[in-house]
Amino acid sequence: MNVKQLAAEKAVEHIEHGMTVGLGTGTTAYFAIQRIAARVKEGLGIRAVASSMHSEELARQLGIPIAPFAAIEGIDVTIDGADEVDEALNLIKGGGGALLREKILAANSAKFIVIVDESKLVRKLGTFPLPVEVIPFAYELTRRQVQALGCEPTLRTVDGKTFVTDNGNFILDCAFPVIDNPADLSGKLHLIPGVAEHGLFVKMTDTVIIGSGDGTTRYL
Ligand SMILES: O=C[C@H](O)[C@H](O)[C@H](O)COP(=O)(O)O
Repeated sequence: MNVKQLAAEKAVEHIEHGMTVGLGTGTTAYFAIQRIAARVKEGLGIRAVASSMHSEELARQLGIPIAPFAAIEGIDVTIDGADEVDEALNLIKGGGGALLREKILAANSAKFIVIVDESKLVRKLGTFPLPVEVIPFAYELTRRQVQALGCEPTLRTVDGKTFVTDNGNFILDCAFPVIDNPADLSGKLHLIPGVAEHGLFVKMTDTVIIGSGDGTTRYL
């Protein structure tokens, strides 16, 4: 079995009848959504909210009940992937551009489970360029302010066109040498007008489930 699928299916074991479930985004979260759908078909009664239009569409197609956000008071468990996980379980997320909605779900979840393969584990964050979501207005100026924090920000494009998030914003992929203090950088980024959100998830993770090539999973 694919290592991402291994981690995803182990995580779905944490979902119980009656729960409100947050659906992540990305190639690892995809396997979790597939497994949740299979359990729903077997009779598991849950409702879900999604961290991207893509995941919501997938969930609907697979028959997972989607709740409007206005109808929920909180989320019992959210299962999502990550681009990097450090030793303190801080994350870089947003490789797929879904970081803002993902962070809202994570922040409102009683339990936030991160599913990865071994390649995502790092001692310190920063090898993966940090995605920073910025509003399009005057984004060149916002880019300069982000750059002044010590990185090289690149406007994300796909097929030669500027990538636009589900929220209508742009993404700056920010190459930092290494991120020694994620909490400090998180605070500094939040102070820049024009930054909608960034992909550092500091002290938000409850559990990391890692799928390994030998067919086993382990927890951090
Ligand atoms: O915006 C995308 C999300 O943060 C993803 O969860 C993250 O990029 C990991 O994706 P994948 O599981 O495809 O490596």
